Amino acid sequence: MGKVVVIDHPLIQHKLTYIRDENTGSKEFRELVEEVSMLMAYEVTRDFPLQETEINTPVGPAKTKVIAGRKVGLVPILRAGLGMVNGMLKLIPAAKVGHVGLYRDPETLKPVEYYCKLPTDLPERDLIVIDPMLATGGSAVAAIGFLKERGAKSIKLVCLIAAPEGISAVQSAHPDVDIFAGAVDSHLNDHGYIVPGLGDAGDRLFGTK
Ligand SMILES: O=P(O)(O)OC[C@H]1O[C@H](OP(=O)(O)OP(=O)(O)O)[C@H](O)[C@@H]1O
Ligand SMILES: O=c1cc[nH]c(=O)[nH]1
Ligand SMILES: [Mg+2]
Repeated sequence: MGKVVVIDHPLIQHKLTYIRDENTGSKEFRELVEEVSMLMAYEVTRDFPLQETEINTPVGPAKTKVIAGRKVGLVPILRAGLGMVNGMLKLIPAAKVGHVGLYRDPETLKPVEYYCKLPTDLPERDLIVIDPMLATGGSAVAAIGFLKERGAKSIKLVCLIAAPEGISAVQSAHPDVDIFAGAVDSHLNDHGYIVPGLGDAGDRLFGTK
């Protein structure tokens, strides 16, 4: 079973408060999502292996370490996942970015696919699927399924806020996938929104309704 890591760093918890606040407008919301995503990238990459290297500092030779040739792919689930891309790229600038377009049908709550463009060397990459919200889990389960159909072998899922229902859905469909979240909230309401959550992440990022 994949692990669930709640990243409870004070900076993330502090910023999540303002992300959740209904009085936070789109500009500040976008900035905060980017900042939290950057902080989450730090934790998500914690298991990247290092290799020794030798360089010269101005004082003399030094045996030191670099990340061992990892190829990373970020895969935002459109639209809301786009809000997390730049923050993650700040810490993992060489990552390639694939896009999976999904929206959740408001009646059935099932994900509907409308776009998919992924790096061709998917099987060689450590993939990080990003989406601020893990609600029923339908979108994440489908996006991870697309990646696996195309040969992906190493996948992590990163979200700002997860519901217990979404975590269970991902764990049962994709037990090899670790989930990183800033918070795990109480439950879903009758419309499939996370309670207390933050509302509709895509609408808040892009100022739509
Ligand atoms: O876990 P689920 O129940 O599938 O819900 C989560 C999905 O819902 C939201 O996207 P939405 O459908 O609102 O599309 P958007 O990003 O274009 O707003 C969110 O960004 C996730 O992708
Ligand atoms: O709470 C939720 C659930 C799904 N999608 C969102 O943007 N927010
Ligand atoms: Mg939305």
